[in-house]
Amino acid sequence: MALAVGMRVLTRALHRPWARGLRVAPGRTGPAAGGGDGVRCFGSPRVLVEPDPAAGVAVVKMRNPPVNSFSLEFLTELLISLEKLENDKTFRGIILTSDHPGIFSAGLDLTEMCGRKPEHYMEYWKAVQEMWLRFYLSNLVVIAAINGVSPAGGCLLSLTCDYRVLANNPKYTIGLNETRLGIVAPFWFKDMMVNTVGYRTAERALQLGLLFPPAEALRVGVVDQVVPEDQVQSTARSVMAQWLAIPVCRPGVQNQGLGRAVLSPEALGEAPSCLIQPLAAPDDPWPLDASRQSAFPPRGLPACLCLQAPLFLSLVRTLVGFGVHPKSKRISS
Ligand SMILES: CCCCCCCCC/C=C/C(=O)SCCNC(=O)CCNC(=O)[C@H](O)C(C)(C)COP(=O)(O)OP(=O)(O)OC[C@H]1O[C@@H](n2cnc3c(N)ncnc32)[C@H](O)[C@@H]1OP(=O)(O)O
Repeated sequence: MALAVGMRVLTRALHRPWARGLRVAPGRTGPAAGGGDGVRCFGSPRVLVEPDPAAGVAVVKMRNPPVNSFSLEFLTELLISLEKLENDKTFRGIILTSDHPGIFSAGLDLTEMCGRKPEHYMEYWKAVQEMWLRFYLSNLVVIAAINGVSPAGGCLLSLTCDYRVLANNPKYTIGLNETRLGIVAPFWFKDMMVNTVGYRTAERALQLGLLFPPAEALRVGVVDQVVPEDQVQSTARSVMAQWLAIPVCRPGVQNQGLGRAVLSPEALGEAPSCLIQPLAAPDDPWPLDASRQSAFPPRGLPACLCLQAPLFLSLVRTLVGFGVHPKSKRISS
């Protein structure tokens, strides 16, 4: 059903004038991800897939300018590409990267979260959760080749991957910076970070909304490797080869034992709809004080967000409910 909804959104999106300029002819022939010629690239306007069938690997490039933010259309196309690759027995792994070096992803598309109808928020939030679950639970090995800045949802996406290679450029920061926007990271964002870097580091990182530059990201373990910018792809491919040498390397949550620990049996059984049930309101009223308002939105974001901040924040409280509270110095479990 999700696919049907996705196709509807995709069709709608393709008829928009601004989407046309971006369209990739499906089945375009181009250089293979592995360097050979004549392999057919496929994908959609916002997601380019460069398959290397001989290696069993596909490079998935996000190309949703200007900042690879997670619009509904983009999420839909990304999930369709993932599903296609999962259903094709040729592929055992994907390398997730940006087609726009400098920006891996700016995370959730803030314009999707203001000035829309409640149904839209539900549809959008479901799509975000589905992105998280589908990448996290994919039976493909997923390596993130992080070739740009990766805040908030961009960081979350990379945390769903089995391994993260980050380009060594001081501008390419990564982290869950939601508190800096005056919002609270949903508990499953937080859990992903806790699983990756440990409790205390995650607690501090989320409270302060830290964006780690490469050396720091490596030190705390948000990423697994930092390499010169021109070696991100080749390193990701070497790492992939290591993974694919293991006969059963990502068989799914049931057999892992380790990792995939965020998902409770309940969440697995009912996700994603169970996750969008309104949660109890926090006992603290979390007032919109001046300091939080002035931090929102960050430089360069649409002005409408300033006006919509109260609505946005009340939505956050209703749909997300809790997580790291900037004041209470706790992480909910
Ligand atoms: C319903 C559920 C409720 C519940 C919702 C609960 C959500 C909780 C979890 C939230 C998760 C998130 O991911 S929230 C998203 C957090 N993301 C961020 O904080 C990233 C903010 N962006 C940046 O820091 C920067 O833009 C950055 C990515 C570094 C690129 O910097 P640059 O200088 O290269 O480019 P900029 O000039 O800033 O931006 C270029 C253009 O892209 C736009 N832009 C930038 N980030 C954008 C974004 N996330 N969404 C939309 N548009 C964005 C800018 O407005 C500009 O638009 P024009 O002016 O028109 O050109």
